[in-house]
Amino acid sequence: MRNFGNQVQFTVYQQLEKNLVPVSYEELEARAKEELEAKPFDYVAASAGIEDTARENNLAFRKWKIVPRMLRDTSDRDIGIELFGRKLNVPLLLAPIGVQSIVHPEGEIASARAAASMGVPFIASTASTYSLEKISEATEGAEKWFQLYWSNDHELAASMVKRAESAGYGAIVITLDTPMMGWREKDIHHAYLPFLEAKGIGNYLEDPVFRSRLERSPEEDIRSAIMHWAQIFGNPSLTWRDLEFIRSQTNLPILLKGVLHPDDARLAVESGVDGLIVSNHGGRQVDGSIPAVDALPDVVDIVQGDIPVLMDSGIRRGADIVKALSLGASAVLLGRPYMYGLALAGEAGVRQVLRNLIADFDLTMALSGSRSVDGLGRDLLKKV
Ligand SMILES: Cc1cc2nc3c(=O)[nH]c(=O)nc-3n(C[C@H](O)[C@H](O)[C@H](O)COP(=O)(O)O)c2cc1C
Ligand SMILES: O=C(O)C(=O)c1ccccc1
Repeated sequence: MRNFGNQVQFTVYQQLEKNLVPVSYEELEARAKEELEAKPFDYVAASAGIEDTARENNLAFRKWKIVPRMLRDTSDRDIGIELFGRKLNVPLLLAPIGVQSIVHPEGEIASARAAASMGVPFIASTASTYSLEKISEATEGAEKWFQLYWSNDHELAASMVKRAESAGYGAIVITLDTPMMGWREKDIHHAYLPFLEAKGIGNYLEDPVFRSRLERSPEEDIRSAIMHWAQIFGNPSLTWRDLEFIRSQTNLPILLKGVLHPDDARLAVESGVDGLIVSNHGGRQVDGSIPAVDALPDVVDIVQGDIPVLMDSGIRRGADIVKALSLGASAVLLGRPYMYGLALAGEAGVRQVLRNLIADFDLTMALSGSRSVDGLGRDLLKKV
């Protein structure tokens, strides 16, 4: 897209008058903390254990330094990419985040609409408060992917994938790092789990297989439905061999999210999946695990371009995207920042977060001497 950034930057300055959400990530988080009740805020903001990995995710980005190039004519830029045969305006997607109605009543509908309006694919979570069909209807024609939490009820997992395929989702993201919730001290302290409320499991409640397992419908007996959900949510017994089952259910591209170890990256390629997402779930699972951006280069080296490698966990500013792409990521996923935009101003808030980030990315890329994402490589970085 020609001069996308200049246009975006211009609009950003216009938007500032409205000042819907703070520009800086730190202020965005602080404002969300003021607006939200402690329990939902902590659910979003907090991570596992002493939150070392969450902190390191951000610090690790700062250890990689950009060494900008000069005199390279960056007047005419293109920040678009191609992924699975489709063009994206920006190398950016919205990360799958469950239970979004805990921060805003319009939840995933608002986020997905904001993403669609910016040409950014939305990744709907299995644990969405709105059903995947409702999210799809609200954003007809827009590119979106579905993230699968692979239940220990295989028929339910298959049903989710089939529903996603018929509702027009373009890829399946299987999240591997959360067969159980990590040790999240703030949630335990508050005794708060958002999916112990009806809205928390909205997407499950509309699934025919899920419903067929219940003695009484959720409308009659929501507590039993939630109890059932708690029994079927995760599946820690899965192994690499089980992937064949999902492969047999769909022709959509399949990506694995939560891969950090290079040996797992090799297994993933051998298993025939179509893409990887290097992620530590924003530090919410294994506290002490490697920052995602530090795991990225080794995974990229093992994969050797056979399949695209995406990443998330710690993307806050344009420079983070420049660094991730320079290290070989094809695209990145945005997580918490858009949840804070949603909390503060719904759809318009998410849009402004996106617009700011995209403008920042475009400018940083250009000022580093690159006209397109193809121009970003490891030669642009130095680790200190
Ligand atoms: C509140 C919250 C809920 C999440 N829910 C899901 C989910 O349902 N499925 C999933 O694959 N990842 C989920 N994630 C992880 C994100 O997809 C992503 O990996 C993470 O937010 C990246 O870290 P960052 O937001 O700190 O950049 C969730 C993250 C947060 C903060
Ligand atoms: O909180 C999370 O990180 C997450 O992945 C999740 C899992 C199940 C339901 C809602 C969110």
